[in-house]
Amino acid sequence: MPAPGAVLVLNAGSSSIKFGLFDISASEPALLCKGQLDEHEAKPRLVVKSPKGEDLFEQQRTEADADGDHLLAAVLSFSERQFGDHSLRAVGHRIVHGGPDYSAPVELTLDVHAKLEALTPLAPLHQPRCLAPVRTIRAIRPALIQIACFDTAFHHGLVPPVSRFAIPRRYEQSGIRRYGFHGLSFEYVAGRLVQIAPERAAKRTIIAHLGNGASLCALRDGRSVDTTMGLTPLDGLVMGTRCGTIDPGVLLYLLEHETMSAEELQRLLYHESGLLGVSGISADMRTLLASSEAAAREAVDLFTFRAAQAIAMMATTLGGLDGLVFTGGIGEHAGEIRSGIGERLAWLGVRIDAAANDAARERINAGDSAVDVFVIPTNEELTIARHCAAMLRSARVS
Ligand SMILES: Nc1ncnc2c1ncn2[C@@H]1O[C@H](COP(=O)(O)OP(=O)(O)O)[C@@H](O)[C@H]1O
Ligand SMILES: CC(=O)OP(=O)(O)O
Ligand SMILES: [Mg+2]
Repeated sequence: MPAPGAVLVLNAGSSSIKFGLFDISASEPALLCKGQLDEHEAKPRLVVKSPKGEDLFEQQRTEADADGDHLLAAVLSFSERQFGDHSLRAVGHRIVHGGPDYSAPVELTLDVHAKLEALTPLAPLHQPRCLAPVRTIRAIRPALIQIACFDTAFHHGLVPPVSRFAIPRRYEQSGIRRYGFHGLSFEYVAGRLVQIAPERAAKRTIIAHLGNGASLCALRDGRSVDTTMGLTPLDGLVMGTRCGTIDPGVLLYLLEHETMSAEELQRLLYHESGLLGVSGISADMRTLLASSEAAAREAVDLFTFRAAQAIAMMATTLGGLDGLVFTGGIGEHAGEIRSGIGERLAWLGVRIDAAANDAARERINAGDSAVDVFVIPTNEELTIARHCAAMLRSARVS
């Protein structure tokens, strides 16, 4: 039975909070409006748009609203005012870390909330940003059901050796293992790939989610068998402000010889490294691609090199490569990055068609490519809406 009404979806990423309001009365959720709470602009503001991108509503954050709570309340009351005939059934949240316990969406009870809060050290950049709106909404709409959908859940089936670190085994028993992230994006893209190229569904595919955070997922039979992020969303590729894979000896050196505190080191690795740290100019790929500075070119080159290197590593897990998919802000929009990665993977048989790539078509491989290459815009919000609708339908909520 379809569940009538709507769900509000909040997607708190490292550089923005995106949201979407979905009508869930049909079997596939339909977007009613979407928007962004932009905190990194000089004047933080809330922008709400129609599914076609027309402006519906805008509100600046005031001085008094340091934590953005009023903007969140404004999203709720706008949703209720504008779409009052779709009663709000639940709020679905992207929660970055689900730890070892959560392999599927779960209702955000106080007990679950406390368990997720305890995972903050494993995703210090994200977990507090994901959980803050849960608390705010509980305070202003205590009866509203809230549901957590996890970035880690799609990778829950990872097994050794992929999930294992080469440290003494007792640490693995206490949960120190590779989890992987961006799972809601990978789940959406894997689903789209089945629709676009059903013959590809069972093949060896790598999805490159290249956004402000970036990671790869190796897919076999539509399931994650490897990914570049680990215990935390710090591992793997070069990111906007995160370093990705690094010799752990560097960290020991900084702690001991530069007498850095753990807190300073965390700041360095999460906020001051990656594209920003290497370029000294910006964490934003658009700015770097437009810059003529040598340091900007070098940061872009490191990003491309490391992405290609990691794709080859994922291909080893898969025992070859049949499909490569680009998604995320950079993967969807930066043709220069896609072609740069493709050139470095020519030895694997990757050939990208320049015209298709410039136009960001759905399929961008050349006719003689041994690997099918796709650009598939991600939709984490829709994945969350689907999970919420399924939970409400099956009455897996109180
Ligand atoms: N047209 C574009 N060309 C190049 N890079 C782009 C373009 N549009 C967005 N990006 C880049 O995408 C990144 C943000 O990705 P996104 O997936 O939106 O981030 P988040 O991880 O916050 O969800 C930024 O580095 C931004 O510069
Ligand atoms: C997990 C992660 O890195 O997320 P984002 O890309 O939103 O920063
Ligand atoms: Mg993101």
